Amino acid sequence: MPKPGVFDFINKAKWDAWNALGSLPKETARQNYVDLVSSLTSSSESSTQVKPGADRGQQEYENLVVTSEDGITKIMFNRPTRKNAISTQMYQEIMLALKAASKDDSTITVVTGNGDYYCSGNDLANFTDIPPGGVEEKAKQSAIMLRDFVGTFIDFPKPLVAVVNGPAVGISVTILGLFDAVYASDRATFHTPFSHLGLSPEGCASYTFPKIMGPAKATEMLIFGKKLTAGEACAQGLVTEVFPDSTFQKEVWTRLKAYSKLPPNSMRISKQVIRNMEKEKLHAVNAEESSVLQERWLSDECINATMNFLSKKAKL
Ligand SMILES: CCCC/C=C/CC(=O)SCCNC(=O)CCNC(=O)[C@H](O)C(C)(C)COP(=O)(O)OP(=O)(O)OC[C@H]1O[C@@H](n2cnc3c(N)ncnc32)[C@H](O)[C@@H]1OP(=O)(O)O
Repeated sequence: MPKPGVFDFINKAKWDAWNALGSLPKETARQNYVDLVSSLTSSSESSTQVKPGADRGQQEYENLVVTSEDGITKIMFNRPTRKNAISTQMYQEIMLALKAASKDDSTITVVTGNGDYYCSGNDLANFTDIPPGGVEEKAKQSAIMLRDFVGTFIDFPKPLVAVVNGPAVGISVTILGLFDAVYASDRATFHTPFSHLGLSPEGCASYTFPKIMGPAKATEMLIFGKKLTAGEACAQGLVTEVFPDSTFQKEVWTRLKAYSKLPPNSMRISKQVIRNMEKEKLHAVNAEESSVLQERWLSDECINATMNFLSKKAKL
């Protein structure tokens, strides 16, 4: 069949997966599939990793590893060679994973990163993939995707915890204001270089950051692009607690496993009580930020900064 268009993410991923098999005979493909499913059903019942091809009614992910164990669904960014930069497909996958986690039987959902980075933010190559409608159409589609992406965090119904294993940049920092707890390694840093990129804040940070840390500190981060250490981010209320990197994983997961045994309905309802009054406001902020960014993406400031990065002339 002809290759689906770039924005037909699911069919394109399927097409690429089939294409990668080359001239594999149908019978061999069938047998491989049966072997894979058999190996999955015989694996431990308490721990399930979602793998491509698993016939369990679960989603397949190319850029995430999603596991469910001990009442915790863990969504791990998995593009370590790109510092977990969020590609267009990855935005879609994160939304799908969060929607699935909101309905599964876990009590807590955790987001973390694989490798030395938590996440380097938006993949700057996303803007090189221009649809037939041109750059205006691209900016419009990106604004819609951004609004949906951030909206999924605003509406997430269960306790949502970020386990920040390393540096975090851009949108991976701003959405932390929508998490219920943020645990960070002392190796982590928090950086929103929007002005350097000709951009403006997203992820509701224009509202949550001044509220969390006060307008003056929010200005330093969101306008002047000041990079915070984990300790500074904790002092300013963006991070719940910082752990030494050497014991980070052990300490955080021990704690999360204990929290996951708390009554799930009570935790959900407490989150609703804490957050629901703000939801309408957050959706309005999200819509406004996305619409402002739609314009910014077309500005010379933004186009030049993106081209400088992609042509290896600039890094953060
Ligand atoms: C539709 C929604 C839009 C929402 C808008 C969001 C706004 C943001 O998120 S703004 C933030 C955007 N992010 C950045 O500007 C970070 C750019 N990256 C860097 O400055 C550096 O890569 C970084 C400091 C993160 C790491 O530096 P190093 O430790 O020196 O590693 P490398 O630069 O060698 O990285 C390895 C490899 O990954 C590529 N990479 C990393 N981050 C990104 C990214 N965000 N987008 C695209 N590519 C990225 C990097 O280019 C390297 O590639 P190769 O050179 O091909 O190996």
